[in-house]
Amino acid sequence: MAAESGEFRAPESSAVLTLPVLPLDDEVVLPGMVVPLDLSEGEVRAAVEAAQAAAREEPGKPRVLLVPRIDGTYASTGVLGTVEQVGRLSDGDPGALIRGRGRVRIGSGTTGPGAALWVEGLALEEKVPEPLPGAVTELMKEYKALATSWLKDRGAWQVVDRVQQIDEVSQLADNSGYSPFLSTAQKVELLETADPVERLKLATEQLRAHLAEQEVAESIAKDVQEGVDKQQREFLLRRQLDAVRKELRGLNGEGAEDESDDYRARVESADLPGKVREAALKEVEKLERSSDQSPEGSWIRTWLDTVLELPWNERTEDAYDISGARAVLDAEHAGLEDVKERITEYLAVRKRRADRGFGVIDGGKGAETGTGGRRAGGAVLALVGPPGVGKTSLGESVAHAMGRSFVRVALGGVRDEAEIRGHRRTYVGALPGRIVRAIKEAGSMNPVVLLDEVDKVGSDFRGDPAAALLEVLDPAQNHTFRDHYLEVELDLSDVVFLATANVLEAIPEALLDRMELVRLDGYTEDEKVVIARDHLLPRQLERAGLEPSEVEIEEGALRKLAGEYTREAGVRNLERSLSRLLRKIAAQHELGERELPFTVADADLRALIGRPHHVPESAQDPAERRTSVPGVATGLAVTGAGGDVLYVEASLADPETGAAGLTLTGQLGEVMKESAQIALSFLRSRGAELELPVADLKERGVHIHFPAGAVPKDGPSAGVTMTTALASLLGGRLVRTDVAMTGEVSLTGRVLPIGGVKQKLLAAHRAGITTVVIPKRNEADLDDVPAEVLDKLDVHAVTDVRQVLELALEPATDGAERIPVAA
Ligand SMILES: Nc1ncnc2c1ncn2[C@@H]1O[C@H](COP(=O)(O)OP(=O)(O)OP(=O)(O)O)[C@@H](O)[C@H]1O
Repeated sequence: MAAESGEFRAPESSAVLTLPVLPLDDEVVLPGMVVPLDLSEGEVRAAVEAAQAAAREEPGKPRVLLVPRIDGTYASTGVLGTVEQVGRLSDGDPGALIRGRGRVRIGSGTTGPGAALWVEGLALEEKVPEPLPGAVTELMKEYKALATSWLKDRGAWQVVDRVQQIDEVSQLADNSGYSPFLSTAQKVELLETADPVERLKLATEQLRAHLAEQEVAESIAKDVQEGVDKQQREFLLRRQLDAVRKELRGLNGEGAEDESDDYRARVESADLPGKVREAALKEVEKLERSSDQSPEGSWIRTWLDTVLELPWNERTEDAYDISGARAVLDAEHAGLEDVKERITEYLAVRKRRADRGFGVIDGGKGAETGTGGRRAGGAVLALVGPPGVGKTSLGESVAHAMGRSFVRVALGGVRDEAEIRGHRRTYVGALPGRIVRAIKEAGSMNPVVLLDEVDKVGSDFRGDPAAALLEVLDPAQNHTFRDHYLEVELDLSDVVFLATANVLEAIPEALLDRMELVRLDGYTEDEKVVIARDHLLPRQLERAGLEPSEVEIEEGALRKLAGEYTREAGVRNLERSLSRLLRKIAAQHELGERELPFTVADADLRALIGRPHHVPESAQDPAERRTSVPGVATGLAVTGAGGDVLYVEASLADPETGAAGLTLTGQLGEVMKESAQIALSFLRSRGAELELPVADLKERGVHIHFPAGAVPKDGPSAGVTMTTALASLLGGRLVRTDVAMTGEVSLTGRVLPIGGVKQKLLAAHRAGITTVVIPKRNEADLDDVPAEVLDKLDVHAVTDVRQVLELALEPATDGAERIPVAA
């Protein structure tokens, strides 16, 4: 393949040549190549004969122009070829041996002897820089190395030698014309690239690409082969392993099935989604490879157990009979009309959405996956209210009403994200998170899950559980919930989430945004009596092993239990008192001290469970009352336990012994401290109008205290109470015992609206208060207060703190110490 182009090209470079065209169909001859051509081909023969005829006129070998032709189109460049020999080809056909000489740019057509097509062409110069730049030498080396590696693989050692000996750039590049892997188009590209260095670059590129392609193809082929080998080997090894295991079991006298086989069979027969099965089988394989004692084995078994226990394709059928659902709610809870109504609406909306195919409700997979908007029935219902008002048990009723299973997830005190989302499996003692555990416990993929006490999740360095909860509640994300431990996706889109909280303000903002709030503010005494009679008593009788016919409790006794033995918004302590009472009766009966049946009257309570703890302030001996000295006023507040009455005490320090200024105690929050400042400033500026000796405030320190100091308090709603306590102190007038108040006070004495009116009024009523002062702008909230409570309260809606003082302060009693000295 060594070319002899040099001697020929030089004299003719840049010269115009007139030559007969020899078309090459799907074939390319580059300078330096020697090729045999079949003369039985008409066009080939015509060209060779024409060349021979012309050669008779002038010295030298007959010359043709070899031009590649693809799909009938000629390339723009051809190669000058000399006819070296004419004779017979190996198959006996007439043929000619032609040598490619140099590139010729094809020009216009012309005439000549014979039947061939004649053209004029311009012989192209091979311009190689002299001396060769280093980069070109490097390129040549690279080309040679690549060509050698390709040729060696095919055992073409002689060709390797020849290629290594070529020291001319263009010759080396044209050597590629022999490459069987290049397409005709690629070869034409080489032909048409006149610049030798560019051509060599192109040839190197082509060669490199081919080698890379080849490498990939080879590695695929190898992988396929290896895969087959590996499968065979694995099959054999497994057979051997089985044999060894059998042998071992025989030795140990065990007949039990092999454990991993067991897992394999369990996974194979379990009803798992495809991806889960895949993941589980992978783990089974790992288990099979691990030794019985390895800790990894035990992790894998725990994981597999968890996966196998999850109810992947279990779904309960929803009961969508709305009136039936309402009946269930009514049967299980007394009162709570508005709450039940709200829940019924929620269920009805879910049903309608399900009927219209808007949401995944009854197991239909792949319906709505959260493309905007909330799914089925809207947001998560959050039941907010004080302890013991039945939030948890209502959640359970919702599940009964829908015919779904129910699980409660206690979130109180959860600070670690992993509690929700699980620990990674690499973690020692890793467990799935509470959501996964809840689903497992529920035994179906569409239970009602009650997230209890969402207001008590915290966050710290271990991540933010609220963020994980958000993902759980987000319809756009929860169909592919990923637990860190489980690692496979879990579809939570069919789960009905409910939440409970005591304090609205403590629910993390982002979660609150997803929730629709249903408030349970607490019960009136009448409601408590009904709940006790219809729900708590039957349950507690059963627990005490008593028949309903054996013990009856009169309504008066129930009322007393609710009013004097307990003081709470809910009924939890009431239920406890009942249980205590019934236990006592059961014990007495067993000891032969009491005959059954027995009817408990209110007068019996004292003997059975002792004295009541909560006697109303108004029922106390006047001298014992909290408000029996000036400077004490009764306020109303809302705490985590519902509404409550609280007493505000104020005192003035003796100028001789106490420092001036304001002292506040009782674990007050910032807002409450500010509202104490405001109360004081108001009295300083307007006290004189009220005929109060405000000059004293200048020299004497003021101390305001909120008893029950261990409970943190905050909010502006004690403004009126503090102002009243201070005014009572300065004016030496007592505050009426039967009056309680709530409201924010501005610097000018306006009374501004506050929250929690219903809870506060319920609390006032419980505590035996008869007159309540509220801000005028809260009047509308009275609609929420049960009528039986309103009937018993004298409610005054006021706009100015002076009205409060007028209502709440007793007339000054003669002889009373006007300004008591601090205790
Ligand atoms: N309206 C009601 N009718 C019947 N029973 C009720 C009613 N309200 C509460 N109960 C009963 O009172 C008890 C306490 O209720 P539950 O535990 O649901 O309260 P909770 O509001 O969830 O309290 P916490 O905030 O402490 O979790 C339960 O036994 C419940 O059945």
